Amino acid sequence: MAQKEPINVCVTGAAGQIAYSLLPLICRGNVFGEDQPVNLHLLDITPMMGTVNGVIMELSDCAFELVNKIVATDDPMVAFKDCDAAMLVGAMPRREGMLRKDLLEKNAGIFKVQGAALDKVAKKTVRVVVVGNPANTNALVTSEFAPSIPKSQFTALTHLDQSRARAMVAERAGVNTSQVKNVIIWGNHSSTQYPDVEHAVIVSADGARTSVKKAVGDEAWLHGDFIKAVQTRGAAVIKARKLSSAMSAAKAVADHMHVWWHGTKEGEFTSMGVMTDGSKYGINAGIVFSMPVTIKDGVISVVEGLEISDFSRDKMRATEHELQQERETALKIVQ
Ligand SMILES: NC(=O)c1ccc[n+]([C@@H]2O[C@H](COP(=O)([O-])OP(=O)(O)OC[C@H]3O[C@@H](n4cnc5c(N)ncnc54)[C@H](O)[C@@H]3O)[C@@H](O)[C@H]2O)c1
Repeated sequence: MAQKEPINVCVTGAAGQIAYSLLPLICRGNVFGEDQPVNLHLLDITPMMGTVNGVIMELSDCAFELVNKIVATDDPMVAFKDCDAAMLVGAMPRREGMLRKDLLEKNAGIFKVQGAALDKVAKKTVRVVVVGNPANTNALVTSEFAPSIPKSQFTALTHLDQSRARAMVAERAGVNTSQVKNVIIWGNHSSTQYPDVEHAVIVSADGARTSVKKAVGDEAWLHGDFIKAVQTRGAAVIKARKLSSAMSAAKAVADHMHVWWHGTKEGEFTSMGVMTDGSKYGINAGIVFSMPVTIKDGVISVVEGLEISDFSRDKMRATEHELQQERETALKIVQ
């Protein structure tokens, strides 16, 4: 029997498809550790509570050892009560013909309410990852309405983009995905994101490191089709599956929170959307921009001093520009 005190973990959008793949990872110990019991707080909207109850029936039937208690609710004030970790997956989905601006409009209101609830009832140390799209700007709105919680506690998911980029590089170089390290996702979780392999390496079994540039040996591909393929991978999955990425998104959320909980390995970094302060890589303050980070004892630090080529600089500017526009639109909506 596990010995540690349970932690409170909130998953929003609990009736949705990402949550369906994410909850077993949490309950098996793949996120917070195999000796860490959890109290699950499951939030969804009122019409979905029947489905949430079905999910709870299945969780119960899984007989997970680490699950101490499950709370199902449609009230963010209940869901975020004393939370140690919050995975904000639930959002209004993008429907056909909907512009990104319309999506922003629908979701800014949701994340305003959730930010205010986190502010009132969550632990001040709560670690928040926003998954629901547009994830970066939703994270910004959430933190704006939770002023008593440090900005460093709010992140946006770009780990899925990072995993996609690593997998594509691995396939091209003929190695296992796990050997590809230090791929960076800069900027927005959108088609302007910049997957950057200029600092990425392939690590062989004996620890030798080869730059991805050298291992792949095709700069035209790395600067062209590769970037495009990562940027549009979500759409490609929808086309093939007739549903958006869920298993891979859930795995990425789990990995994002796992690395936040347990730290990055020596010599490695990971990417996540973090609040900018204007002092890193010339990116303006006040947006949630994906950056390379290291993590120790739960503290996220942006990797500093990486050389940025002119090619990279241009790509970073484009995604920064989009995030600044999203910020303006979202903050106007919620004022
Ligand atoms: N950042 C990323 O890498 C990434 C990757 C994949 C998907 N996503 C996004 O994640 C989100 C969830 O995807 P999904 O496939 O699970 O969608 P889904 O439609 O299957 O589930 C979403 C759930 O959220 C719920 N919801 C809506 N409004 C809510 C609110 N105010 N509070 C609580 N719950 C609410 C819905 O009722 C639904 O059960 C979408 O916005 C999707 O675009 C992000």
